[in-house]
This record gives sequence, C-alpha cells and structure tokens, in this order.
Amino acid sequence: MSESLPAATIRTQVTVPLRFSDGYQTTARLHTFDGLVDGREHLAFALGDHTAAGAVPLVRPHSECLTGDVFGSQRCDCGPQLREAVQRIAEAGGYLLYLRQEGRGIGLYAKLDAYALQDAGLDTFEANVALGHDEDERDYTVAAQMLTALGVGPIAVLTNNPEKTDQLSRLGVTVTEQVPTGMFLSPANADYLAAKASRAARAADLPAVR
Ligand SMILES: Nc1nc2c(ncn2[C@@H]2O[C@H](COP(=O)(O)OP(=O)(O)OP(=O)(O)O)[C@@H](O)[C@H]2O)c(=O)[nH]1
Ligand SMILES: [Zn+2]
Repeated sequence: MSESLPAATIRTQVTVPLRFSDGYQTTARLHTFDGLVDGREHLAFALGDHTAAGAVPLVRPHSECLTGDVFGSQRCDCGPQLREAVQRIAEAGGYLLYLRQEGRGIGLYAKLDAYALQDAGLDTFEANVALGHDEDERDYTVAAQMLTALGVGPIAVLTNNPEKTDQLSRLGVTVTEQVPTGMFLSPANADYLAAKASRAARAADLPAVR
C-alpha cells in the first residue's frame, strides 16, 4: 500500500442479515471506520468467505445513489448493479464498499438539479459541468483506506469504470483484475448508459494524467 495513504482503523463490526425484494438473502459483516479522509460515513460489507486462503477477494466500490439504490429509480442502473454485486460478492467472497459519493460526488440535490438539465437536453456529464461541477468528482482514497484497514491484499475490482481501477492502483491497491458488472438497460436509462459507455471508452484510451 502507498506510504502516503493516511491510516484509518476499523471502528465497529456488526453482522446484518440482508433480504432483497426478490427474496434473495445473505449475511453481511458491516464495518465502520475512524480516520477516513473525507469524514463521511462510508461502509464496508464483508460478504461470503472473504478470508479464504489464497483467494483474491472481489471488491465493488459502489457509489451511493439514493434514488436508484433505495427507491428503484429507472434513470440509472445503480439499484440492479448493487443487487448483482451483493450476490456475486457473497458467492465469490469479498467486500462491497458503499461509498457516500452521491451523484458522482456532487451530492443529492445537485444530482437532481442535473437531472432537470438532462430533461432539457444535456447529457449526464454536460449537466454536471453546466452546474459548475466536474463531470465526476469522486476520489477513491477512502476506498483504499478501508481496504488497508481491513487488511486486504490484492483484489479483483467489480466495475465497468476504469477510473475506479486506475485510482485504486495509484493509491497503492494491487488490482489483479477488473471484473465487469452487468448492463441493466431500461427505457428510462438508455441515454445515461450510452453517455457512460462513451465516457468509459474515452477514459480507457487516454493516458493516465494526474
Ligand atoms: N451527477 C450525476 N450523478 C449521477 C447521475 N446518475 C447517477 N449518478 C450517480 O452516479 C453514481 C453511480 O456510480 P456507480 O454505480 O459507481 O457507477 P459507475 O461510476 O458508472 O461505475 P460502475 O457502475 O462501477 O461501472 C452514483 O453516485 C449516482 O448517484 C447523473 O445523471 N448525474
Ligand atoms: Zn443511480
């Protein structure tokens, strides 16, 4: 791990049985932390046999999306991605990092302002910029801190977003593999997914500049 990464420590561990609306059930060991750099209440859900000897844990850094994760909004694919991630990680063994980065880091109200601009014709990235934000303001330092505090070594990252993998690698996390998540298309999220896909493709083609 990176020497410059500020240390965080595990604050509390607690077991929580999970039950989803489709009946799927599993058990998570929730971890909270002290010392995360942004002072927010990020969570790590340990799922499945995450300490299996020799196994590389599957890790999903999942950015909070109140509308999609909790209320089933069809404007994005966050709810189905979260549901998929919990089951895949429970089967493989690993961690879901639930990161409080609502709206790609701009917050819930600003995300809804951005939705209003999207209804007027801007795409998901243009709307952020029109509001004076960056296209994506997420910083994954807290994810690297959480993994270090958990004593996790090399990981496989469950994401379609190369920025997550790149940032974690630069923060000193050894990523053995980027494992793609599913694509969950609905009539209401087609434009959003198309914008994300074109953005991800561009990011993959560009040299890392920071
Ligand atoms: N600003 C903004 N944020 C959005 C919009 N739609 C969804 N989000 C946020 O985007 C984030 C989605 O994060 P992720 O599920 O990690 O998606 P991702 O970055 O495409 O990466 P992967 O799903 O891992 O492939 C959540 O924080 C949502 O609240 C939008 O139109 N504008
Ligand atoms: Zn969402």
